[in-house]
Amino acid sequence: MDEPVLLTGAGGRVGQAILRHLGEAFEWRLLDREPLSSAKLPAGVDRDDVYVSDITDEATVRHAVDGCRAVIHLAGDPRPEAPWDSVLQNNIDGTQTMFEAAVETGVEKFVFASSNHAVGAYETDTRTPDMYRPDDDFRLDGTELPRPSNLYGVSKATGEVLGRYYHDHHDISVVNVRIGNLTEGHPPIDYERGQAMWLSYPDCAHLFERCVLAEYDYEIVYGISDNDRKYYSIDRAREILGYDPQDNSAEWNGDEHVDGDRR
Ligand SMILES: NC(=O)C1=CN([C@@H]2O[C@H](COP(=O)(O)OP(=O)(O)OC[C@H]3O[C@@H](n4cnc5c(N)ncnc54)[C@H](O)[C@@H]3O)[C@@H](O)[C@H]2O)C=CC1
Ligand SMILES: O=C1O[C@H](COP(=O)(O)O)[C@@H](O)[C@H](O)[C@H]1O
Repeated sequence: MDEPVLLTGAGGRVGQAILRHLGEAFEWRLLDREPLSSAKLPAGVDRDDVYVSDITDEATVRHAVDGCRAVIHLAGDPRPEAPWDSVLQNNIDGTQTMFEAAVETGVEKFVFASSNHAVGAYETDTRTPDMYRPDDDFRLDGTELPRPSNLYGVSKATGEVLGRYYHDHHDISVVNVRIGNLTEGHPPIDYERGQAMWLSYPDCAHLFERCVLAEYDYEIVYGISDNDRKYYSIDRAREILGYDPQDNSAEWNGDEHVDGDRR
C-alpha cells in the first residue's frame, strides 16, 4: 500500500472538488480546522485519519504529516480582500509550519495552492479587457515575477517563495498551482475574466492528481481548464505534470453546455 497523501483545507471548495473525484485514488489523511461532516468524507477514509486542527498547530501538523509521501496544501484564507493579520497567520505562518513539518518527516512532494492573485497586477488597464478574449495572445507562463493584486496575493507569492527555499535547502519537490477561478458545474456567468481562468471541478481534481503522481523539482504552473479565452499558459502543466484538461469555458452558454452534454 502506498503511503498516504495529506490534504489540508479538505472541507473547502477545492478540497471537496479533489475528494469528490479522487476519493479512492489515494490513501488520504485530511486536515481542516472545521470538523468534516460524513458527507465530506470519501468512502474508506477512517475518522482516525481526519485531523481537526489549525495548520499553525505544530504538534498536530507534524503528527498528521508523519508518514505521508505528499502534502496537498490548500488550507488558508482564500479571500482576495483578506486583511494582513489573517493572511500573515493563516497563509504565511501556516504554510511555513506545513513545510517545516513536511521536510522534518521526509515528505517527497509538496503541492501548494497558489492563486491568480499572485500575478493579478499584470492585468493592467491597457491590457484589459482584451487579454480576457480568445483572439488576444498575451500569456503568463509561470516564469514571470509575482505582481500581486492584493495582500492575499502577496501571501500566495510568499508561499511560492517558501517552497523555493524548502526545495533548495531540503530537496523536497514542490509544485505551486496558481489556481484560476474554480466554479462548480459551469463557468462564471457574465464575468469574462472568470471565464478566461475557469477551472472546472473535474479538471481541478485531475490536475492535483497529476501533481501527486508526476516527477518534478520546483515548478509554478497555472490551474485553469483548456479555455479558448486564456491569458495563462497551461503548457508547463501539460509538459511537466501530464495535465490533460477536458473542459473549456467556451463550450458553455451561461449555465447551458453547447452540446447539452455535461460531464
Ligand atoms: N477557489 C478558488 O477559485 C481558488 C482557491 N485558491 C486557494 O485554494 C485554497 C482553497 O481554497 P477554497 O477551497 O476555495 O477555500 P475554502 O474557504 O472553501 O476552503 C478553505 C478550507 O481551509 C480551512 N482553513 C482555513 N484556514 C485554516 C487554518 N488556519 N487551519 C486549518 N484549516 C484552515 C477552512 O476551514 C476551509 O475548509 C486556498 O489556499 C485558496 O487561496 C486559489 C485560487 C483560486
Ligand atoms: O484566489 C482566489 O481566486 C478566485 C478567483 O478570483 P476572483 O477575483 O475572480 O474572484 C476567488 O474566487 C477565490 O476566492 C480566491 O481564493
